Amino acid sequence: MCTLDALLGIISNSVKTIQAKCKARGVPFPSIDEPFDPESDAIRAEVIADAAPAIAAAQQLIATLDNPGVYALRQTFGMHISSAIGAMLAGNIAEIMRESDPNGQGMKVEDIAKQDGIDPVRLGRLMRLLTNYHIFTEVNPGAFKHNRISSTFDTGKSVDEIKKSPADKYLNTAGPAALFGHTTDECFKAAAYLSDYLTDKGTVTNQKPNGAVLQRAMSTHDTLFEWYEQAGNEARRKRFNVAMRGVSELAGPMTTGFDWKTLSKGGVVVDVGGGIGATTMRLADNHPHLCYIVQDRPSMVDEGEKFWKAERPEALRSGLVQLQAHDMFQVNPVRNAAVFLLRCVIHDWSDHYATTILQMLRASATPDTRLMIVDPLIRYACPAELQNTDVPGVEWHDAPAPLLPNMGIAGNFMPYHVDFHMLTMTNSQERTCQEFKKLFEKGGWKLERVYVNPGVQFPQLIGCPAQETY
Ligand SMILES: C[S@@+](CC[C@H](N)C(=O)[O-])C[C@H]1O[C@@H](n2cnc3c(N)ncnc32)[C@H](O)[C@@H]1O
Repeated sequence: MCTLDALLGIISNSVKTIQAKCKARGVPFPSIDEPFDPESDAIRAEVIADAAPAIAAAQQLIATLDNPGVYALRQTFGMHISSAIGAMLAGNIAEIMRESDPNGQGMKVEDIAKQDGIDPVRLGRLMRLLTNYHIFTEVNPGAFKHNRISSTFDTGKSVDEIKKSPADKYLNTAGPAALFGHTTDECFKAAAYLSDYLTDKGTVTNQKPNGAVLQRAMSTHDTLFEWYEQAGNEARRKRFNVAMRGVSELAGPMTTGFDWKTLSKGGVVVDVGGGIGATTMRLADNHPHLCYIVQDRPSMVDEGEKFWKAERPEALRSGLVQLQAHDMFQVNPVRNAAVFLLRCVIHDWSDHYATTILQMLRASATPDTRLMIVDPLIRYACPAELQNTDVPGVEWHDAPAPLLPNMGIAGNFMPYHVDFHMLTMTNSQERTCQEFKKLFEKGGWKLERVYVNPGVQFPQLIGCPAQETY
């Protein structure tokens, strides 16, 4: 069968399956023309696996049908999308439109501009670019309305509240908008220097956390986390903390995989580099039989206290959750941990530093302590049979031909992008299963198994203390 027919067949089968499931549930598939709301979007989670082949095939169809040079140019123009989104977030456009155009009639750029301070002609150009990528709809010349995708940039806060305290714009919000802000601001600015960095003899083999692309872009010698604490970066630091919550929203929560119920009552879960404790909050809500300690840098503990006092004051008062300042490059003070959890932490550090972190935890582990690393896992883009390992839980499968074996952008796509985030911001990386196995060993742990959970971008890698060190 010719490639075009095969791709068309995959799309057609996927769409038919999705429509049949919607019909059986008596709900329509969510329209892109309406703003996002969790209720109408609920069906998407049920058909996510059916949608993936269609998304992969549609992308491949575009790449196949498009003039190769035009396709390549479209990719290189991607920075204009990022910068337009960054400006749109800085101007609070999503919130202004939700408040001032509640019925989705369309709002003139002049009226939006009165509230956001961006020149209306430039604003119109910015929004028109985005409409071509299905973000906003232009209903009349120069008048725009929200659609499902544009509304995900909305924090849900009032424009007045944001203007009163711009540095707090993202505080106590669900997180995706903060993640988009973080990505299109400091990450985007740093990424512009990647090619200089990779080809500069001075940095070509640099592995230091304060020697990443970010430092070149921002003219600093501080690591990312030190840089966030610099005067003038308060809003970015606060946004980053909420962005990490947004990662959970978009990457999928930790509700499947490792069975937390198997841990004894009162078992201590130490969330190492836990940020404000967004991951712990979900765990504590679902597994109140455990105790939780969220460890991070001292400044983060202060932020965490505000977060918990606003959202779960009782958890702090009752001692269900403690916040603790601790440097993860020192031996961990908790000697009875049931689990040392590191979510999106090890990927912040190149191998030398990541090994030290694991060794410091190993020094405090009991024989029963488990290490849980929750990080993206890189699958090679080649066929599964060339990369499967003996680690239980890691068994890759290939998408049907002619799709890319890993389904490309429709599969577990986040790891490949987050890998570049890490390279740019912290001089580190995402890892393959083989790379993790070696890292566990160097840190004094044995990689026991991996939970790759459907619909969740970041698997859980479980380790036990390596026997020989007792
Ligand atoms: C990418 S964030 C992940 C936060 C959290 N685990 C989550 O998934 O939401 C990495 C965290 O590591 C913390 N961190 C960086 N250096 C640290 C250190 N030396 N000791 C303890 N925490 C550190 C940062 O402050 C930040 O909160």
